[in-house]
Amino acid sequence: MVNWGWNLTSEPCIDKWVGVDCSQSKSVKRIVLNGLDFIGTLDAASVCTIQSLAVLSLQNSTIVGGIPVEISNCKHLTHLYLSGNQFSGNLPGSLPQLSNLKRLDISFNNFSGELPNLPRISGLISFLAENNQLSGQIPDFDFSNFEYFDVSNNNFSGPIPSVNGHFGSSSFLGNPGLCGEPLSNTCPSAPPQPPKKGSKSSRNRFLIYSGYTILGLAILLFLVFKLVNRNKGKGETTDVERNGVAVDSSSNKASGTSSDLKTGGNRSEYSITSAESGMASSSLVVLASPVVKGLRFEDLLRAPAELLGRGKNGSLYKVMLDDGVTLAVKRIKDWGISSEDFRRRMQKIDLVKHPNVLPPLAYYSSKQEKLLVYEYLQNGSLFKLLHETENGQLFDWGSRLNVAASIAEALAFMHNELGEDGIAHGNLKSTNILLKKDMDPCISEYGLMVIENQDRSSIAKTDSLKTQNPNAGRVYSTFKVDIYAFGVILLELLTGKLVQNNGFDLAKWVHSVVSEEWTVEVFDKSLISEGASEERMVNLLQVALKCINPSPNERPSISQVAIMINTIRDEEEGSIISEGLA
Ligand SMILES: Nc1ncnc2c1ncn2[C@@H]1O[C@H](COP(=O)(O)OP(=O)(O)OP(=O)(O)O)[C@@H](O)[C@H]1O
Repeated sequence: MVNWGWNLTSEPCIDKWVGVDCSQSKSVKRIVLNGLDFIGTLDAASVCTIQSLAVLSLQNSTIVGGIPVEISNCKHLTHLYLSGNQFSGNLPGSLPQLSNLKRLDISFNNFSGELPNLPRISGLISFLAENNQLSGQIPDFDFSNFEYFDVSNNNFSGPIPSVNGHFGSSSFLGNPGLCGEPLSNTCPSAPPQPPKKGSKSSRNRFLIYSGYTILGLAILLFLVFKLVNRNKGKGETTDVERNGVAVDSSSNKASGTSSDLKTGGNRSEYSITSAESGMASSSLVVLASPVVKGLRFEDLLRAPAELLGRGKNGSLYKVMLDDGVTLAVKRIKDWGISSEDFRRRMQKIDLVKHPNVLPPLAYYSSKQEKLLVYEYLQNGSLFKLLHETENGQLFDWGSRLNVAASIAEALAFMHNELGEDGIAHGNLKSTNILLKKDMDPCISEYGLMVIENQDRSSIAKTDSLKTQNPNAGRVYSTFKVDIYAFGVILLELLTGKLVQNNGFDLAKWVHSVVSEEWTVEVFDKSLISEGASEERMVNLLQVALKCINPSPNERPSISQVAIMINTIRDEEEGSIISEGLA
């Protein structure tokens, strides 16, 4: 008889429990127990006390019951394989909280009910759910991200979300209520629904319209109040104006904590100069976005604002709107770009969408200043994750590699789409990599930097001298500046060290250590103790060194960088799977 070793008085890694794989630091990485005729239920509450678990594979047994909600405690899970059992019931609503999940296989079970919001897991590349009794509509997956997708032989109904040729009909067959591409039956067009008299929805609509009317009246009153105040107060200084002047960034003197700088009582600093024209409300261009539908300049002026930072590029405010939406508003003063060029630039950027790039929601331009409105992302930045929280310790190698790959891909997409227009990011750094709800990285402030700082512009100038067309030269260089900056982010991920002086200090230090052949000394200690693959860390370091080549022309394109990083990531995944299944 096999001795499983699964004895609660022993240590799974030290005492080598069967089916358990551990990292060098003796934390459990994989549990693989396939085809073992287990009978019983999945006790996720216990299993997921293992915080480091990346792979859980329990295929082809007789496990019954549901997937418990506690599965979301397995925060580092990348692979969940449960096919060929007798699982039943709904998938837990907590499943999408597994933000690191890449592969989910629940095929050949008896799961029923609707799918939870799985598209929220942005890194999911394989979803196999064939041969269950799942029902409802298929959520709006981005199929371009998927390697495998199969929901055949279930009870799904309604239109299939746009597949764009990524999967054929075999992934969807056997669901009698499904319609549309890639199946051959077209979806019937829905007849318009007449509004029901006295129904809940018309009551709601009434409330919404009354809300709008009250809001409209409030704005009108506010404007009248402003006009009256302006006329009355010529030659007089109001409290708000005094506050504004006191922290006016043109003096560049104000500094301190964000709460020190809360401005004008409930009003924001930028309102002081931005409201200089009575045309203000018509100058705010709101781009198509459900987040700030109908946003008005007045809304921004009225809302409480908190200064988050004052970078070389301008100031950033957190602005809380009445309806609970929180925005990040970047105020750039004296940007040497005409309003027309700025508008054109913003429109071009607005046309290019990538899930890992934060789109501008609205913008405003006057001669003296430009405002850019973004969604406020609560989870902070890559900088904070790496350097300002305890989480830097928990930010494991797999997650860092994913962040690197996602940013490289997003940047490659933006460079490709905006290459002809010469719009690069221009100010890429870890404070400009924000984390979405699912901790997926998101590049912010794309295209906001036209004038580089001294060090970087010297690179740009050297480059432009080499080409016939100085404009083309400058444009080209800004893209190469992005590559350098991306290389510095890779170094930050690998070393866990702070970046100063635009990364030149970190680059110098890394070069000095590597040239002494002490390469391992370079890496973040938490990566070493986690047992991250030294070979793959060195491979990523080599990509970083290519990116920070002092000669811009020698640096690879970001598409080449993305391919190199994806190869490393594939190797990492391959090793997790093969070690796990060995
Ligand atoms: N949309 C956003 N949501 C949440 N936090 C944000 C957002 N945009 C920026 N931040 C954070 O606010 C802080 C201040 O941002 P700011 O852009 O002023 O800083 P910076 O990136 O260092 O400067 P600059 O971009 O001007 O060089 C940073 O920590 C940044 O990560």
